[in-house]
Amino acid sequence: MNMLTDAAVEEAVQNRTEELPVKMRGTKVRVFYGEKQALFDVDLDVRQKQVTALIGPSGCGKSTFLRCLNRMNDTIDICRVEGEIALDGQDIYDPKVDVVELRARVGMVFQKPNPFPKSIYENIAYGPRIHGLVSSKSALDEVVESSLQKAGLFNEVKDRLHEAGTGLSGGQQQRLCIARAIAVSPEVILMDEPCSALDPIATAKVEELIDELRENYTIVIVTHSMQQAARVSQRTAMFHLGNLVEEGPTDKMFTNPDDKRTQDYITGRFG
Ligand SMILES: Nc1ncnc2c1ncn2[C@@H]1O[C@H](COP(=O)(O)OP(=O)(O)OP(=O)(O)O)[C@@H](O)[C@H]1O
Repeated sequence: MNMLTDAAVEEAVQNRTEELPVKMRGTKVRVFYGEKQALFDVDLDVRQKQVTALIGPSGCGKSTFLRCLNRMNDTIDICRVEGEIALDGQDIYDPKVDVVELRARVGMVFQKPNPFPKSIYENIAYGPRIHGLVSSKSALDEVVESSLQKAGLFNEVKDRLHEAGTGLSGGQQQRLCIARAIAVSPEVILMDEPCSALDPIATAKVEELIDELRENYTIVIVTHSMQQAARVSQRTAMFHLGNLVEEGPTDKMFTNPDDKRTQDYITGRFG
């Protein structure tokens, strides 16, 4: 694995002069739902502190691959995952891995905002509390505030932290869910069509937020919107019928892809 010092990573993030190190690596990933195979030998690297977009027509396996990255597929009884997925070089499917801890390191934001039916404060405080990340009420208050700040939501909710999270607008709820993921200090954030339930203004805010978050987090996003992939990602991976068609810098994927299926998909010929 390509190891760089923090300073070198910082420089590469700023200048994009060299390839960033690999944060997660999928090797020959195969996924089955019962008898049906949904992914075929997918090899895909996710680079540190970049946004990787997963695109492709409906049913091609984008969400399935995303869910492999924090073992969310474990929650689906009939689902079986083969191959290897590594986080910082460590196999996350190793039986010794604590899945709860893994999902704190690799957080997830879903298509439909899903705040807990509790206060805004409690939505954020829950994770740090169960993971034992804070030792006092004041430390917890700080985590809640800084997570909401990082999610660009603090100013909008600071006077009603003890009101229900479900009372917020859809876009605010989605930023609350992002704040909830951030609160446990993840390294990677997975987003499964995070804007599909949002209006254009709320979508723009979440996209802006994703762009800011990539300074500190590695992000993988599934999206049906080509415009969104082009706006927020630095790398794009194209899936088709359970196969990874190609992967590369987003600029290249959208202007000069190697594979005709990518060209056809991004120009709206299928999907
Ligand atoms: N829980 C499940 N049980 C059975 N089959 C499933 C399940 N989830 C997904 N599949 C199947 O796996 C394949 C890939 O689905 P997946 O949801 O990963 O695709 P996708 O590219 O994310 O699609 P979409 O863009 O429509 O969300 C599809 O054929 C789908 O029907």
